[in-house]
Amino acid sequence: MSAQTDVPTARITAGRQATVTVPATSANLGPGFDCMGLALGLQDTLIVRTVPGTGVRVSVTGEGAAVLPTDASHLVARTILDRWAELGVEPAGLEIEATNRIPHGRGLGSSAAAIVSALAAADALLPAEAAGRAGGRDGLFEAAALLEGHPDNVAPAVYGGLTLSYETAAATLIDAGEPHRPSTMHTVSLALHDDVVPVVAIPDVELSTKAARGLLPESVPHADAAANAARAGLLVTALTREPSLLHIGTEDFLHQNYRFAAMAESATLIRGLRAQGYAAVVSGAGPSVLVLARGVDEAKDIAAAIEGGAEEFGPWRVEIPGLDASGAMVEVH
Ligand SMILES: Nc1ncnc2c1ncn2[C@@H]1O[C@H](COP(=O)(O)OP(=O)(O)OP(=O)(O)O)[C@@H](O)[C@H]1O
Ligand SMILES: N[C@@H](CCO)C(=O)O
Repeated sequence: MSAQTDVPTARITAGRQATVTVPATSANLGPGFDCMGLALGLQDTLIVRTVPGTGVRVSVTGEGAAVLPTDASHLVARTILDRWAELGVEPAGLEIEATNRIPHGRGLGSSAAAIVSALAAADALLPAEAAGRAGGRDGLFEAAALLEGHPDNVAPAVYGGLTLSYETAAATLIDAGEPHRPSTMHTVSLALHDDVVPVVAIPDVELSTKAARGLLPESVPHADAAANAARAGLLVTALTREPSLLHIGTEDFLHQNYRFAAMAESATLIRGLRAQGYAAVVSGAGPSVLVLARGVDEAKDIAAAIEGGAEEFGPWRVEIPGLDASGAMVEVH
């Protein structure tokens, strides 16, 4: 008990384990900058064990194993400890095993997956008396979106499937004398048309989201904003009801052209595929390329066109990863 307030101190119990899987995600989908996202069938797995004391040990297998830290400065460890501190819970020591399949810095939502998996584990390991403070799946989404800075990757990482997210202005409501911060991050799930099949082309080079965002202008011409609004509306129709509109509905006026200077090979591949009638876009902040195929046969044709066009397009790792409909999955032992 705290002597001053008589509020029981909530503590993380040692000897528990959470296993979390979180999917890769492709954000933007062309004109849906910072709002549209799709969960892909490629997942990271995280095992978090609580141990006595306050030490932190991280082991990483797969993507990033050679470069990521193995102490409390690891993004997953930091996020878990910050989450417990924010929720007013005393931490236990941590043993973290990360199995990373999502390539880093390629526009496939690796940082969103790391943040979501960390928060999902942190929330799942809360003691019963503090569990209500986390806000369930929606609380996890909002916390992750605020950490990531934009909601388009974390929404499909949390909820799975196709998502359309938006942010509302922060405001402070006074509710019965208690300051109350209303949610500012929101998302709606959309039913993806069965014929839409994602194809992903992944290059061997990284580009950080921070660097790619640094290439964007402060403002865009009004005509570009208007054109983008029309394409974003078409994109929702194309993805949910009318895949024949995918090519025109994936035209973007807000970010890709500004970023192509930092990803010339992606620009060449996207232009080449679009000229063949395929709905190719920059995946997230790049440099991977996402192509939204109409059916499995077209997806295979696209994969063959990229692999067979190595002389024109350069070498790409091509995947048809399928979709992830579940989002973040957690098991606690
Ligand atoms: N599983 C992970 N564990 C620890 N750190 C990670 C993990 N995944 C990503 N990171 C950190 O995030 C960085 C990549 O994040 P960044 O936002 O630049 O790209 P991305 O998330 O892969 O792409 P995008 O946001 O465009 O989809 C990595 O270089 C690494 O520092
Ligand atoms: N909407 C984000 C996705 C990458 O995190 C961007 O394009 O910068």
